Formats: sequence, structure tokens, C-alpha cells
Amino acid sequence: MANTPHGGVLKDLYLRDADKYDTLRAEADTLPSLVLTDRQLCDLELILNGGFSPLDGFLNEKDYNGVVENMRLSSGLLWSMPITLDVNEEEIKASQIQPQRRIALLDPRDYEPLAILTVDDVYQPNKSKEAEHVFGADDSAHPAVYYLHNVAKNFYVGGALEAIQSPSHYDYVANRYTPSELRAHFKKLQWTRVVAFQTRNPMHRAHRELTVRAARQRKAHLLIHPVVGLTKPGDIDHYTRVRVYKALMPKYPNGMAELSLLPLAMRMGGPREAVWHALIRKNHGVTHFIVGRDHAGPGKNSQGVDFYGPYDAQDLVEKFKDEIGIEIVPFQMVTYCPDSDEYMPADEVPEGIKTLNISGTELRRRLKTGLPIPEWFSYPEVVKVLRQSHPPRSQQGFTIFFTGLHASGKNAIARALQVSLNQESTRSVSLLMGENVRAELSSELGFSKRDRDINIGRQAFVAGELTRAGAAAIVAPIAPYDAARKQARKTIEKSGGFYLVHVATPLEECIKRDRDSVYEKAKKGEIKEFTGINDPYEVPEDADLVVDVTKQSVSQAVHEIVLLLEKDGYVGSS
Ligand SMILES: Nc1ncnc2c1ncn2[C@@H]1O[C@H](COP(=O)(O)OS(=O)(=O)O)[C@@H](OP(=O)(O)O)[C@H]1O
Repeated sequence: MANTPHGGVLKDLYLRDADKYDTLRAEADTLPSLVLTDRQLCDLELILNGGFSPLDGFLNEKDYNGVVENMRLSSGLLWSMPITLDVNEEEIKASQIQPQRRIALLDPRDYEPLAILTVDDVYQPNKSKEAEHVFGADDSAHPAVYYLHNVAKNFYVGGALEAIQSPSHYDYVANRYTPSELRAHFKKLQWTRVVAFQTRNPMHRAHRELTVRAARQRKAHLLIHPVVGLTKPGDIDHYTRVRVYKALMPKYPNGMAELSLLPLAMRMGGPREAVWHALIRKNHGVTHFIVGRDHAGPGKNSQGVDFYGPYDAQDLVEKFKDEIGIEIVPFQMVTYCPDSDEYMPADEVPEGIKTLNISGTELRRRLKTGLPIPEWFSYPEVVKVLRQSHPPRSQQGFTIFFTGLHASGKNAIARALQVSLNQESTRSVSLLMGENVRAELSSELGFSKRDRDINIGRQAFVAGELTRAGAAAIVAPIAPYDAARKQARKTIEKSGGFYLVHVATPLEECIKRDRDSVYEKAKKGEIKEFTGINDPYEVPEDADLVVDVTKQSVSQAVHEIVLLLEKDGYVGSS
């Protein structure tokens, strides 16, 4: 028998409201609407499918205060995380949000109506108090506290929901189970004791050993239940992680474990989050839940100290275990003992026995540099997936962003660099020359500061996309403004390497080299806003390389760029 939902009844609002679909769908078109944020969308999905039972809407002020202050809803039921619908004043006005009003809640990706909210109240939270009580400190080094103060809007709207439809998913659809579906699945499999494992990271051998030990100890089956909603900023993307989980699943004995993806928006709230996670798993029908060391930990606070103690989460779930109604399986991380070639819980390793581990940082370093990842640590199938998503520098994209005056030689160097890079077979090389860009991408733009900034922004966007796809992008605009260049660096660095090369050939030399006599025309006033003559050029102080064709040949300049790329591993290594 699957576990009883929290509060006794699974609040599957899809099932409850299925008969009213046509009416609710038609009503939604007549109502004021609110477009959900990404976090609200995750929360809504779990309210509608019963994952957050007993909630059947976003918290009103009374429930919110109870949850913040005492981890209790006004019904007295335990609930540790405030699930709130934050709005701003404009939205309150535009959607006429006030008690008794009905509001259609829209999916931010396609504006489909997902639910109708009947407003109970609109209230202004004390965010610092929420931070202190829920997350333990009003410190923006905590990602949820940062979100609270910098992203969440200033008013919360409470009220019950009626379900219209679930948000559409286009990835790993077959692996997404609602609580009702999972309960039916367990029934079909005749699973009565199920231990769930929560994760937001790739899984390796240690996790497989840990979960199998938990299942063995409790004579239970295993549910691998990773979060694919929102996790900690900087985490490995969920596409890669799900590929990893799928590669790992065949390593369990047949019939022992199932994989289901949870569209949860994590808060990294440590102890309170562990209680929340346990309640969510209970709603999914699970009977046992693994809580490890530093469960859902956000890392260090602004003083460099961990927000929570390593066992705070285990302690809090233990304190409320009767009310949570799911058996908690506390777990030490298992560690590898090379002498006996086995994994053991860290606290059971006899003194003097050698252990090995590879930290997340070390793993990222090995992926980045292409260094081997030993088989005792992970499965070759898992490593293959990670390597595909984290190719070594030699397979990553980069952008060489030239800046310099007209006729400085940047075009000649850019063309020569393209030819030189074409010798490598690893990536395609795209050259965005100023004149081509002006003809194809920015044909309506002139040379005002605003137009130049737009022009650079467009090139940065294209170069960023090429870089992300693993190509080498060479751009060669004048790019006279520091702020626009810095913005370009910011845009492109998100996708791969970025190098600013200043072609610093002096103006007098550029004028001498100018075969079309454009500088002459500019001096005579025939061309307006001409860089170097009657428009500024801000010399970069952050160039990764400075070249000057009065001091070096084109081929020497190209060689210096290649040396720069080689130093960082983009060319020349396997
Ligand atoms: N007013 C004015 N100022 C500067 N440059 C001018 C101007 N009018 C036309 N041109 C010619 O336009 C070419 C490309 O300019 P860019 O797109 O690189 O300029 S910017 O980066 O947007 O500032 C640039 O050519 P290249 O330097 O050969 O790329 C200029 O010759």
C-alpha cells in the first residue's frame, strides 16, 4: 500500500476538476490573468497534482504566518515551506486582484491558462522575518533569501485553485509521474515499501551503493526522484543529469529501482527543506526517504560559515518524524576503500583504512581538462554522458573580438586568423566582418552611439550563439565604446571563451593605410561621426591582447592570438 498523503487526502486537483474542464477553460478567457514566473509555475504544478497536499492553493496570510513562525498551517498540519504567489502593485491593479475575484493563471511559455485562482487575500509579507524564520538568516548569500529580496515581488496573493490543465512538458515526458500516476505505478509493480532518493546532482557509484544499502536495510524498492525544476544556481543542467540517471538505472538489479522526475523549485532551505521534501515524497506514495549529510544545503553565508550544520536537516526531520509519517533513512555518504575495492558508509570505515573520493570541484576540473575519471568513482556510461555535456576546451567554442580604428589592420588580421584556424579540424570558423555585418545584420543602423551599441549587441548575440554551438567566431567591428565591449564579453563568456584583441595601430598610420581616403573625407566633414576624427574611440584597458601593425606583421599578430588560445587549451590539445 502506498503511503497516506499528508493530511489524509491526495489533493489531485486535475482529477477533482476534470469534469469542469470546458467551463473553467471558457471562463479563463473572460478573466483578468496573471503570467506566472518560473518558480510559481513549478509550485503551481505541484499544488495542482497533489505533490503539495494538503495545499490546494497559494497560502493566505493566516497560513503563511503559521508556516513562517511555527511550520504549521492554520489547520494545525505540519508544513515547512511558504508556497506563495508574489505579485507587484501594477499586477494587482492590472488584474484587479482583490478578495473574491477570480484570476486566470497563465503559463509564461505559451500563455495557456493552467488554473483559476479565487483570491482569498492580498498581503504584504515581512521578507526579513520570512528569511530569518524559514532560512535561518536574513543573508543574501543564501540563494532563497537573495530571491526573496531581489526577485520575489512585494505582495502575496492567497487563494484556492481550480485546475484547468497541467503545464506542457517536451523533455523526458515518459519519466514524469504525478503523485497519482506514481501511486498507480507502485500498485502495478506491487511495491509496498519504497525508499526515495532526492538529488540535484549527477549520480555516481557512491550514490548507487548508498541507495542500494538503504533499500537492503529497509527491505524496500527504490525510487530515484531527482529534481528537474529549479535547483541551485550553477548546478549541472537537468538535461545532462537525466541522461546520467538513465545511464545509471541499468546498474540496479532488474525490478529494484524506478526513475521519476520531480518538477520542484528548490529553495536550498536545509532543515526546513528536508521536512518539505519528505512530505512531498509521502504525497507521492513513498514510505521511506533518504536524508543525507547537509541535505539541500545552500553552502556558506556572507561570513564564510555554513548556513546549517551537517546534521541539522536529519535532526529536524527526526523531531517531526511521527507527523511527517514517512520513515526517514538517515545516511552518511558512502566512501570508496581502494584496498578492499568496496564502498562503505564513511562512519563505518575502520580507523587506518585508506579511502578515496573525488570532490565535485575535482570532477569538474577533470571534465574540463579531459583528465581520466577512474572507474571506481563512476561508470564509463555516466562519464561518457558528462564528457558529452562538458567537452574539453579543445572542443568548446570561443570568440575573438577585435576592436580598433578603421584601417588599423584588424580586417587583415581577422581574415588571416580565420585561415589559420581553418587548419584545425575541430570546429567551424565564422568571420563577422564589420562591412558584412553592416550590410546584412545592421543595415538600417547609422553611427550614433546608440546605433553603434545596438550593432555591437547584435554581433555579440550572434557570436555568443556560435560560441555556444562550439564554433570559433571572429568579429571585427570598430567597437569604440568600452561599455558595449564589456557587455559583449559578458554575453559571450556565458557560452565559452572570449578574447578581446585591441588592434592599436596609431591613428596617423591608419590614415596612411586608408586606401579609400575615408579619413580625408571625414576631415573635410563629408562623413559625420567618423571614429578617430570627429567621434571618440575609448582605448580598452581590459584587452586580452594588444597588437599593432607598425610593430608586428599580420602573421605575427595571428601567431600571438593562437598562442593565447593554446595557453587556455582551445587549440593544439586533443
Ligand atoms: N561614421 C563612421 N564611423 C566609423 N566607421 C564608419 C563610419 N561611416 C562608415 N564607416 C565604415 O563602417 C565600417 C564598419 O563600422 P563598424 O560597424 O565596425 O562600427 S561600430 O563598431 O558600430 O562603431 C568601418 O569599416 P571597417 O573599419 O573597415 O570595418 C567604416 O569604414
